[in-house]
Amino acid sequence: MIHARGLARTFEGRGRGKAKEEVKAVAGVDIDVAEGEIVGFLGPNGAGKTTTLRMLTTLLKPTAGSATVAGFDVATQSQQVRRSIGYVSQSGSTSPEARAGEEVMDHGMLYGISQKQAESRGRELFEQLDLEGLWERKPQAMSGGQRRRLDIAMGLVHDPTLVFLDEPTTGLDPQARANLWTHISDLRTRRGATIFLTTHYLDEADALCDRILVIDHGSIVASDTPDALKRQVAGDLVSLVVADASKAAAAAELLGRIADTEVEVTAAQAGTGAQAGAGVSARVRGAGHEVAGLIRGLDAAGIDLDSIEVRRPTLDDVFLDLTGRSLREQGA
Ligand SMILES: Nc1ncnc2c1ncn2[C@@H]1O[C@H](COP(=O)(O)OP(=O)(O)OP(=O)(O)O)[C@@H](O)[C@H]1O
Repeated sequence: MIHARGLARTFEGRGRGKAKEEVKAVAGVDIDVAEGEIVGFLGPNGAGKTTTLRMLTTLLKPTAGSATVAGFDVATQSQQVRRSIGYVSQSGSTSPEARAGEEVMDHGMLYGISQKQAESRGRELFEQLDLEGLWERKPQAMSGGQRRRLDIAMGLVHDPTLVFLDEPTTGLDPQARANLWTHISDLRTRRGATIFLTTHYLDEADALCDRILVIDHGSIVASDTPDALKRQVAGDLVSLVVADASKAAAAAELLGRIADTEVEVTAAQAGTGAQAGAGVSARVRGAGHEVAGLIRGLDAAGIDLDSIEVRRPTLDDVFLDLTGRSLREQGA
């Protein structure tokens, strides 16, 4: 459905004269998305996600490379590409004054479908997206979640086989997000749609996507299923809280024997007793097998624990590994 080769976009810098350095927003990416896939596109702020999306949806011309989308060339067949895709931008495209149903119909007619078709498709989408009863409502009188679903109805009214969603659930509360996830995966199950979405939420990518592409500094640094990406991270995180901080070094030594990464000791975690505790953590492959022996060793050495936690790698760990940045740290 999407095939990009060496797709690149350079912008002129904003400085003057020699200071006008070029910004390589997208540095030549290869992307392949198969029919019926839900693919998540992740990356830190400024990594090149929106620029890539805009090139694939023909809103921006590539400076190098090529891409076909739904079988059409983005550079020479932009009209055909546009007719084949749905694009739901970050900001949404509804005008606050118009009535929801009219907006959706207008949008469909803009794409060349008849008024009758637009109305029946629109009403069908309202039903599927839980917007029943809101046909006459103005978007300004809708909740954030309803407005976002209206954006999606607009993006789908002409029955595209490929849908691009730019941060579909940003700003929604957890319940509205989970609800929208159901609708997005329904698009695939019910309509066989292919979905390419950007997101800042790793739980969203995890829950929704068959595959995740990670972009950093304009280049794709990973492309795999969420589970395979998590398996690449070196082991489960084992975190101990040692009751007596003076025994942290001894605990670190014991943990170090089974660890696959450096052991980190964090000072002054509040202990439960009179003494201040200390955090001791490291990644351990197959921690499930290893921790029993570790606990016995700690016990034999007279090291009391306030707690022990074993956590499987999350996509946030993957992201940190790949980009050196945590998506959560960016306040997204
Ligand atoms: N019109 C432009 N002129 C100059 N530089 C630009 C322009 N558009 C984007 N850039 C730069 O290109 C880089 C990639 O931007 P892009 O918007 O694609 O990132 P992003 O991954 O979508 O970021 P975010 O997560 O913040 O939306 C950034 O360094 C950005 O400043």
